[in-house]
Amino acid sequence: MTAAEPLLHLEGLRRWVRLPSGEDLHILRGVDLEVDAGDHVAIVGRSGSGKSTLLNLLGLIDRQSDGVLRFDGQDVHRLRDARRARLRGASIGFVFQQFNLLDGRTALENVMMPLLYGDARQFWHREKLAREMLDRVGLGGRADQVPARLSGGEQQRVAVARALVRRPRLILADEPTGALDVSTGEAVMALLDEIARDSDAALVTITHDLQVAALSQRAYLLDEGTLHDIGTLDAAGTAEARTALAATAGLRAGQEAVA
Ligand SMILES: Nc1ncnc2c1ncn2[C@@H]1O[C@H](COP(=O)(O)OP(=O)(O)OP(=O)(O)O)[C@@H](O)[C@H]1O
Repeated sequence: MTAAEPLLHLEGLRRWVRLPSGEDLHILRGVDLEVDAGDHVAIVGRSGSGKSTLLNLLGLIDRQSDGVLRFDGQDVHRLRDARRARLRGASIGFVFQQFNLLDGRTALENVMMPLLYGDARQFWHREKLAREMLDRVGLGGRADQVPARLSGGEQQRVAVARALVRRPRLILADEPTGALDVSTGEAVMALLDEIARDSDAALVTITHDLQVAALSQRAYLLDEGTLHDIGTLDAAGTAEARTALAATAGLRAGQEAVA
């Protein structure tokens, strides 16, 4: 990466799908975005606005129909599937709403899983690295528990440890607090934000909850297939603005704003 190149560079990114009727559904209609290492960006949008579609492009899971997506200066569209998969495994960590932990495995085994595909150092030291990461999320003492024995907040912290154990440069969090109560969700977000900052990773949070988005440095509204910069939502006194935005954009204002 050159000094001037952000970690993520999206320019005129478009994604459409062919419907059975033969028509094209234009989901993303020209998305521009730059995210630097250490940034925390939130993307909000109503249901069906294209958030998952965008996340799948950022996570190198799908390919854009048109436009540019550079990761670390590299035009990822040009990479073959196997190279994209390697880049994804080494450089991107995912956190999902439903945690997606393996039920029959302990917290430790879940966190060790990505290290099986890591480099030689990660592979050989996988247990030590996974234990360190579980300590980091405050679950060092619960390493041998299976997910069913952990609370929702603890399961999400295991998922955060699993997402971060390979030290990704980009963390993609898709409704990370969606299955948690407000205070547990806030604690998980604070942890995610702190660990991302410590390791200089970029964090992109996709959410329909403006209170979660308020924890980011910059928020964007995905609407009509394009991104609109809505700045920072964290300043005191934004509760009213959040409520108004929530009403117009079909979003959740968050407890504090609607109170
Ligand atoms: N492969 C596909 N074929 C047909 N339609 C699709 C496809 N992928 C997405 N869509 C449609 O595109 C729109 C955007 O979908 P997407 O899942 O990205 O929205 P979203 O903002 O993530 O929604 P939600 O918040 O409800 O998860 C939706 O109307 C969806 O039905």
